Amino acid sequence: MTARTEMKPSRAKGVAGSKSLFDRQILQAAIRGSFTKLDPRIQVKNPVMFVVYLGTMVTFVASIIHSSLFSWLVTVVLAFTVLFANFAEAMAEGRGKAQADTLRKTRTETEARKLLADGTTETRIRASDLQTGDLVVCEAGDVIPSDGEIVEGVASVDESAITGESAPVIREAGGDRSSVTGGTMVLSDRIVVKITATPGNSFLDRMISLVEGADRKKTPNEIALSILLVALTVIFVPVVVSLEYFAHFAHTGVAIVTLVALLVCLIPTTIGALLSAIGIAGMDRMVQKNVLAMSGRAVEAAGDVSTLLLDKTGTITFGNRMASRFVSVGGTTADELARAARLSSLADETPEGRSIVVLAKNEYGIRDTDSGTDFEFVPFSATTRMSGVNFKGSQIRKGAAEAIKRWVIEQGGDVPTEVDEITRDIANAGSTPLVVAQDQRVLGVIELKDVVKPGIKERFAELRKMGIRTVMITGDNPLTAAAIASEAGVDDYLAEATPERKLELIKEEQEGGKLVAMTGDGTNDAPALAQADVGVAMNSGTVAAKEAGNMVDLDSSPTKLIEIVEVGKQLLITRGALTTFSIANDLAKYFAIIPALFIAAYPQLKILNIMHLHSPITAILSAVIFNAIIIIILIPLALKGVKFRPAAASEIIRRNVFIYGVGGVIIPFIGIKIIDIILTVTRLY
Ligand SMILES: Nc1ncnc2c1ncn2[C@@H]1O[C@H](COP(=O)(O)OP(=O)(O)OP(=O)(O)O)[C@@H](O)[C@H]1O
Ligand SMILES: [K+]
Ligand SMILES: [Mg+2]
Repeated sequence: MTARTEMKPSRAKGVAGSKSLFDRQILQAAIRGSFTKLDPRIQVKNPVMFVVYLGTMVTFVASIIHSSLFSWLVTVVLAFTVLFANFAEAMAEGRGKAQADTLRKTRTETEARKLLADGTTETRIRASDLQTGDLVVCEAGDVIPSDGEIVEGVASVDESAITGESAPVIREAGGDRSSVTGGTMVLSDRIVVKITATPGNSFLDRMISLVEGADRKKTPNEIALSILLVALTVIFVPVVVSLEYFAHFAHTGVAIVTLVALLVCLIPTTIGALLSAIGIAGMDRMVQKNVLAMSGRAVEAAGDVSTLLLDKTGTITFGNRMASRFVSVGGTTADELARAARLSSLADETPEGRSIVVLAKNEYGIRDTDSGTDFEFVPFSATTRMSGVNFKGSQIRKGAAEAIKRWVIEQGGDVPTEVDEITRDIANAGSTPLVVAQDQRVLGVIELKDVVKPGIKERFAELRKMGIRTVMITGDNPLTAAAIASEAGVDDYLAEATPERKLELIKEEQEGGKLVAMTGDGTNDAPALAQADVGVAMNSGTVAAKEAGNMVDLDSSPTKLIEIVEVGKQLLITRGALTTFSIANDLAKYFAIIPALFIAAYPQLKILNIMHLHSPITAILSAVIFNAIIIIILIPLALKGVKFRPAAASEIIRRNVFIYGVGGVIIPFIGIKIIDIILTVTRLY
């Protein structure tokens, strides 16, 4: 069994299947949502639209007092403006809500086979009664009752309930693929899982509230933009009120309805109506890529990252480093080396450790159980870079060459020069050398083979085009690192990185406000994942890694970060484009309304009436109608995002400011004119 099943092409399909953007059920729910969102407690959260909301009430009251077709029409159009904004947000939320419903069905009540303290007796309890630290047994056909870490065994697991992907994945104790998710199903073998989730707070629970947008908060960028929009709104209120005075001087008596219409046209309603939909849709596009972003802030940061850090083993390479060869040194025989390597790996649950036991058995037929009570195993740690066993007064260690050499010298031994040659040759080939020593003596070297994932070089080239630097970080030696780095085509690499060093590197890269993204799967990646602005943990990784990051990639694909960056950039570009459009757009409405208001008093203003609108009344009506309709027209763009292709950010911004800025000025002129013609030919006015 290999881990290679986990490398799959990215799909458009998302969590628990996907629905089209304009699914009928979603549409119906969104229409309902447009009305339920009329609750003032919801409206007040969007200041720009709240002004329209209050404006509608004012014109409504005005229409009752001085009823006219004009005032009623304005009231209706303004009401629709508010409803359209609600509809945009409800549409954006729709797909997530539908997905949450599907996931809820997955969270059926399952039974857990809990292991009692003696370690062998099982009792059946409800999955919802499981506590953190409980041990449960799962065999072929069992649904894993809650999230946890495998402490014993290896199994193939069907994660389709969560990832929507039917190919089984391998989960095993010890390595960086040890975590399992509640709701997924064991297909073969038997594992013992230590529960890590507290009741009601499992991955599935969190995933449901996430796709549903239950606790969506405004991101810092969104807040900043909202403040700008509020400022633009606040500026126009006194402008419009002071017009009343001008109007008195001019003896035209501008009706309150007209003033409200003018205000609504001048404030940035287009972006005000679409802003939250754009943010929700960005999160949703992540989900469609099978990425769960824990915050909108992380999605935005992804659009701005300048450096991408990837760990080597499991991310750039397949990660199931397998012992492929024993090379003995000095007077040691190959058999002796294999025996010692095996002994030191008997309790080593990492993929490396297990593969050593397998190689010793397959190549040297060593299978006797050297069991005894005086075995003391030393587990692998990323800091010591070695593992081993103490028994019968003797010590065996295996690990990174530098670490073992230092250890042998500390024991008072010395290192034969051929060790350096052998490790260098292995490392230059991109494999990892593990040196084996017993007390003062180096016995030999184990070659661990690992393969660079195909297609990775091309993806890194794409990232470079977007101006993003890729850096590989690894605990491995510099030679292996260099060999893999050049094969994978990263821009830079850091070898012999301890967890502390990884963390430092991120902090260095972040200096000067640069944003750093990082993917990782191991417990030793956790501190770095937490420090990174975008920390993507692989779903296959350890629980610690998943808790530390702010995104989880359900596909555990190392190149997913490229798509994450694209979604982030698309979010920022879409928001920027529609903001530009919205503000440019208001300019045109200004030209439609101002001349209309004062033309009676100041006929000279006729020159401003460049649109040649039929009458002041049709001018104002056309402007408010356009103002409402443009929201509906832009909803698909807000939800799908502006088209994006890899290019430098500055180029993209220049192009979009041009398109949406110029478009934002021209389109309303045309739109308002057309509506004016329609109002005129239908003889409404
Ligand atoms: N089970 C093990 N026993 C002894 N030494 C090991 C074992 N696994 C790995 N090593 C050694 O320790 C080094 C550091 O391992 P670590 O997991 O920190 O990084 P890595 O897996 O090489 O790289 P990455 O950070 O990309 O995952 C390895 O390069 C290897 O030399
Ligand atoms: K407006
Ligand atoms: Mg590792």
